[in-house]
Amino acid sequence: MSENWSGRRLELTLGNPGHGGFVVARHEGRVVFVRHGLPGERVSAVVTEDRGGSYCRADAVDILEGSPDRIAPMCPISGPGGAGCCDLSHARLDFQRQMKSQIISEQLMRLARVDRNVDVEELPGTSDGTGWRTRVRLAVDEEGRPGYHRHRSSGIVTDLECPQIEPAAYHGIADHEWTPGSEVQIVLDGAGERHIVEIAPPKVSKTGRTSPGRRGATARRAAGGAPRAERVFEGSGRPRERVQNREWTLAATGFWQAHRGAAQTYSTVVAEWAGVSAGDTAWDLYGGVGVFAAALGRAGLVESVESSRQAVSDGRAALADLPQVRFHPERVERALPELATPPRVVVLDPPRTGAGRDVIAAVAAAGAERIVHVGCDPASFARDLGLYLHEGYRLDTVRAFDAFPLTHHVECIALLTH
Ligand SMILES: C[S@@+](CC[C@H](N)C(=O)[O-])C[C@H]1O[C@@H](n2cnc3c(N)ncnc32)[C@H](O)[C@@H]1O
Repeated sequence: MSENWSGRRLELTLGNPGHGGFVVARHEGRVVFVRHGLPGERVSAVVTEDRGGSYCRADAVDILEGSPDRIAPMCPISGPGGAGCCDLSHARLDFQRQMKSQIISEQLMRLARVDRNVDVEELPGTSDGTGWRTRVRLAVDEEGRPGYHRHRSSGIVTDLECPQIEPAAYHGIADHEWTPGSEVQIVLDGAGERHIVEIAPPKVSKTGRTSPGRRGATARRAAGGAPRAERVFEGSGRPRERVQNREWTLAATGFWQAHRGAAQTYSTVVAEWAGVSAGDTAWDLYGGVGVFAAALGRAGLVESVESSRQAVSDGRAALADLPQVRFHPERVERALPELATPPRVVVLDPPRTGAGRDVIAAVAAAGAERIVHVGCDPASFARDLGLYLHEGYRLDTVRAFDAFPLTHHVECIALLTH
């Protein structure tokens, strides 16, 4: 068995960016995934994780020869050992986008056998990469202090300085003693109001298992976990958001696109690519509160499927003037066989894990002419695209949006046609 490198210091020359917020290096025949570095740099790195496999993980702690694309980190809490989310905040914003573009192309080639260059486009309201986020969920430590998870750790950084969200989001938050183990959801809504909701710690069952703790009521129910109590601390707990001329009022812990320019931009792309007319049936799968269902509103029938009952109820209220939109509070996997009218257009916006083989096979079997697929993880997005191609679809267009500046995350949207 090879020697365990945990804690070892390595001098490395960094290669290409990898999917997940690191840069790839090689040392003594092994692959090292290095955070906090940039392609072309020479760094001294400390191995943070070595599980004996073909690769290990390391943090660049000294930059020996820096990249011209390096800047002082925009997120002061994101360095080695710090909070996990702003993993690209030490790169110029345009270079962050170049790296994401390269990663999308690589994933498309590797998982879908598609050769495409996809530029990552800026969303409105992000010119310096800060203050774009409208909602954040903080973890709470044993002493009741809120903060961000450290990278690949349950440890919490309690300095509330992440610049993804405006500083106003944090006012007074650190002064309050929160319930240990709970989470604090903060939303700065489209109407300018702040909402703060404490989500109780996950319940521990008799078998010692906890209910899932990260994604709100929808995911809890979808995963079969026990619902967690929510307590509103500020605001109504019912943010108001607008897209086009329509307003939604939804749960603060429910799903809404994190970037303030995202919902409007994606809705415009979906409407344009779907190109529905009055005689059409369209499906809006993983529909949330119906932002895309509204964009498909010119169709004669829109079937919107969403597993969160709260989101469906909020969607029905917001789209009450569109009787052609039918909401199904159901998991997509279960609802598809019940949707009687074959669609001409299907829009899918699944969670990070993607739609997967069975859903894509069922959508293809329903015979849609056009599919608009939205994905926030380039790997599952590329895998799903490969599945559509296997089902006989052709990839028409792909666009990517910098919906999560300072992080490696990126949103992709594809139009597939048959
Ligand atoms: C990325 S969000 C998209 C929501 C919506 N399209 C939007 O833009 O606001 C994914 C949604 O899928 C829902 N969801 C997750 N798994 C699901 C499943 N298996 N079936 C139906 N909905 C699901 C989540 O509750 C969430 O609202």
